[in-house]
Amino acid sequence: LQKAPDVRVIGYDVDEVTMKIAKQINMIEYGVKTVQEGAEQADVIIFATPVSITVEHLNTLPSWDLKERVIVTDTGSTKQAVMAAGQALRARGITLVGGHPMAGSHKSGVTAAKPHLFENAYYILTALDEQDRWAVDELKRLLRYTHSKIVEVSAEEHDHMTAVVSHFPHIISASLVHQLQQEDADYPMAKLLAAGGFRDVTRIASSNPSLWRDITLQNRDKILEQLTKWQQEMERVKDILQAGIPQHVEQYFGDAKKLRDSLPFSGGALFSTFDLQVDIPDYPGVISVVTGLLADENISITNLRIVEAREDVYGILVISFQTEEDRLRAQTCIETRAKFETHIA
Ligand SMILES: NC(=O)c1ccc[n+]([C@@H]2O[C@H](COP(=O)([O-])OP(=O)(O)OC[C@H]3O[C@@H](n4cnc5c(N)ncnc54)[C@H](O)[C@@H]3O)[C@@H](O)[C@H]2O)c1
Ligand SMILES: O=C(O)C(=O)C[C@]1(C(=O)O)C=C[C@@H](O)C=C1
Repeated sequence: LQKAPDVRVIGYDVDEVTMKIAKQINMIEYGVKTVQEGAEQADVIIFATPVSITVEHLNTLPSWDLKERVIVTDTGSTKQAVMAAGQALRARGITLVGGHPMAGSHKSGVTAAKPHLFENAYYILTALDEQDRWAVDELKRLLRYTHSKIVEVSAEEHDHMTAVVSHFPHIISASLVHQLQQEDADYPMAKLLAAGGFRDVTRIASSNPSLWRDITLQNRDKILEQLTKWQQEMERVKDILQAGIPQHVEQYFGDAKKLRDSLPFSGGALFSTFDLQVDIPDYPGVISVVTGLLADENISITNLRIVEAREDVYGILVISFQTEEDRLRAQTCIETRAKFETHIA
């Protein structure tokens, strides 16, 4: 566990097996018998429960004997419902700052946790207003050890943006799987042909259904807005296809590729990689010079691409590594041995 030295983690989970494993892997120092028992001992309470359960717990908090300056936070994927509960808590003298680490996967449960899960990921905090600055500052101090990038936005902005980049994509992913299912009676072979493309675009359809039921219901309005925009986008692409003008079809893909290739993905250490940009001179075989040096020093790479062929003689080679350590070793290796300039974005 990545945590401040002065922190002790007490845990509660409704599932006994989860409690046992959490203790075994030292995720928690000790477990308690009820959420109330844990909350009453805590200086900071973190709810990492499904969002509907979090709201239920928040509504119960005022009836518990909490510490006077307790800070309450959560990790939930939606923020407006939680912050509405936070407004009610404020009236009862309890401070809530919403939290959401933008990292994770389709996997669930305590065994899916990783010490470096939040590294490089955005960790969003939503406070009611400036009155809770002290609590935001304290959470930032505690969360520093996750090595995430902490940002603050309003709950409304949060729910809009996560609808765009997280919640609505889950709907599309699930819908593609349903579409495959509808084809199954007439084309049972289709599912056998599903390869990398289908797998990549539907990985998140394997997420926990009840978790996503809660998220989509809490952020239903924002997701429905995105659904309407998606239908408009589908009409646009339908028109392009029906017109059948090759340049327009290519441009549709080209514009999307350009934007997608430029996105600064930051999904945390689970699926994210550590990129190193290398300014390489434009001569044949230059890439194999770089990969050869890295192989010579036993540094594994996970991906390699040219992001930009610039007007001048240089191009930018982006090499991805699994760990920060590999990236730093590679940087030293390339700069000292190949004398190419490198950058970390
Ligand atoms: N999975 C992700 O990628 C991801 C990423 C960021 C945020 N989140 C959010 O974090 C929260 C947790 O998600 P997760 O993926 O860790 O889910 P998870 O299923 O792995 O963990 C949730 C835990 O809550 C426990 N739980 C359920 N009801 C409970 C109750 N009444 N009292 C106590 N514990 C209870 C479950 O037993 C489970 O161990 C959710 O709000 C989710 O929206 C998930
Ligand atoms: O990568 C995945 O499987 C996820 O769904 C992770 C993901 C996301 O959409 O990016 C899902 C929900 C969270 O609130 C944050 C992260």
